[in-house]
Amino acid sequence: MNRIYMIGFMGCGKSAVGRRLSFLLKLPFYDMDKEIVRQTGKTIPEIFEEHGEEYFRELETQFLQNFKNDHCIISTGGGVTMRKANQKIMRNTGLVLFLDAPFREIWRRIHRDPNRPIVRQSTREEIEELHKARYRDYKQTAHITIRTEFRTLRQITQYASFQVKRLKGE
Ligand SMILES: Nc1ncnc2c1ncn2[C@@H]1O[C@H](COP(=O)(O)OP(=O)(O)OP(=O)(O)O)[C@@H](O)[C@H]1O
Ligand SMILES: O=C(O)C1=C[C@@H](O)[C@@H](O)[C@H](O)C1
Ligand SMILES: [Mg+2]
Repeated sequence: MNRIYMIGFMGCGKSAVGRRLSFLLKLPFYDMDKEIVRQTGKTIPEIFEEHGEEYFRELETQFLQNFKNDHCIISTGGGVTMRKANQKIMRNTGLVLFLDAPFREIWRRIHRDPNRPIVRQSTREEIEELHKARYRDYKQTAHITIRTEFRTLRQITQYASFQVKRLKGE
């Protein structure tokens, strides 16, 4: 399959860049978190509170296994690479693009957001540890890594488009 997956930590720019890339490449855009909210009829904090994180992780895997659309851009949840099975599905069904943003910038963007159960329950130090712990999985899963520091959304999108076309041999 021919998808483009945007991966990376919360707030790294997956949705913002994914949306712009979808205009540029004329591909439909999907947000995994939003699809899960739509399918379950519950918000992400509700899913975490009522069923726990492991259940949410299972929903993510099910989404990746069952989603039928090809030729599209999918912005994933920040924890999607925690499962090896998810890493494998993404690499086997498309190009994986990691947006590597510095932690202080990520923290600035996410720390006040009430819709992020993991952030709500943790200190800055704990979230920084989580960012560190996940970093290797993002890098290993990605076909393309883009460092976002000092780059505008427009520059990141242009660079992403260039790399996608190069890897597809276009
Ligand atoms: N390179 C950038 N320059 C300036 N603003 C940016 C950049 N990347 C992202 N942003 C802004 O940071 C915020 C978070 O970005 P976005 O929502 O795209 O992240 P995300 O990875 O989709 O996060 P999540 O899915 O965890 O909510 C948005 O307001 C976005 O416009
Ligand atoms: O980083 C994470 O573990 C998460 C990121 C969000 O996109 C959501 O998928 C959820 O809040 C969990
Ligand atoms: Mg997003």
